[in-house]
Amino acid sequence: MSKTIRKVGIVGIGNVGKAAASAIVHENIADELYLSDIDSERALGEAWDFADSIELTPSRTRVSAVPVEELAACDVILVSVTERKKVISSSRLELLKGSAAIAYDIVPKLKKAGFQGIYVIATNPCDIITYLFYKLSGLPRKQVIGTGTALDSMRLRRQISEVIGSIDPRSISAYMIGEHGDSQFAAWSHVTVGGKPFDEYEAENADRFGTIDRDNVEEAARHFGWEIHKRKGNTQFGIGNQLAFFAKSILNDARVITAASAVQEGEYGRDGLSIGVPIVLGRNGIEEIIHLNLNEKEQKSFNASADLIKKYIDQTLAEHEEPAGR
Ligand SMILES: NC(=O)C1=CN([C@@H]2O[C@H](COP(=O)(O)OP(=O)(O)OC[C@H]3O[C@@H](n4cnc5c(N)ncnc54)[C@H](O)[C@@H]3O)[C@@H](O)[C@H]2O)C=CC1
Ligand SMILES: CC(=O)C(=O)O
Repeated sequence: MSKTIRKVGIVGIGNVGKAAASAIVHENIADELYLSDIDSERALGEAWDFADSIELTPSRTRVSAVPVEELAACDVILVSVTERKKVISSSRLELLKGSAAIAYDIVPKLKKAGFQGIYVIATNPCDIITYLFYKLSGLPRKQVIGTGTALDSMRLRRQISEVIGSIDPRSISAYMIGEHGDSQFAAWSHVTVGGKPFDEYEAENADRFGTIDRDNVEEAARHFGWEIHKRKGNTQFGIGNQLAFFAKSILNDARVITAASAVQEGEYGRDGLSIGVPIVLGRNGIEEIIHLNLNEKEQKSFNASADLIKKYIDQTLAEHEEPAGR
């Protein structure tokens, strides 16, 4: 009986890469898991440490450490690289120069090695780096996906769940849209609880929780990463599990709807950038971009967020252009 071997690679085996690897092994998402890091000894140590744990997991995942070019045989590559020892103080954009330099290093190597699978990118600033991977890889846009506002949307659903009380976040549909950064915003016009529009749900339950301070809820979701960061110096388990979820959804052709950073070709009136919007995620990567009919205020926020991402993309592409005459 022949069986398709599910191959997942992770490049960047730091806090996030390790959390993603752990989720993949414990959820039996891949048959073969390849770890790659510029610190190859560290990647090998991590692979051996995972090998020690396999007997106690529900999987028989073979974990090995490889040079980045060898990830080309994978179905999915999860990207969690970042400039070594870089500490950020107030914005993910502080990582742009270092992350862009890494993209310009590893993507051409993987292209040359023939990678034809799907990239899922967590590296910050996520939307800009996702677009660079798209440009440098030459892959169709559906095969280059940023985690974008997926984690922020989970944070938003949890915040809503906490203020309305007693409803599981999984029964709430709500998205953070735009940049995985300070300009993201909640698409309140499309929040539903058990299928009921949020305005209606709130009005019917006013005796229980009054009127919700939406700005407060939204800001708490937008800022939650920093609250973790200032206490432990990084965030890893939310995004590590998110990366594993993306890999699982692709390999299982789940066609699940999630927020993600997707390259736009006219959707939401934009192109030449990647930005957080709801997508259908399946075997081919981005199967569909869901177009939310945003209200006027939300569309304004979307445009501002898109303008900011585009400014940094154009700046980064210009900086890496070959000087004229060479
Ligand atoms: N999108 C999201 O929601 C989130 C994104 N992140 C981002 O994920 C990235 C990783 O974060 P951490 O794991 O905490 O960082 P880390 O510093 O712990 O790990 C980064 C790893 O990348 C490796 N690396 C550096 N250059 C490389 C290269 N050229 N080739 C291969 N490996 C290379 C380093 O050796 C290191 O092991 C950061 O950009 C971070 O901001 C983190 C949390 C949430
Ligand atoms: C670090 C980061 O991007 C986050 O936790 O949202």
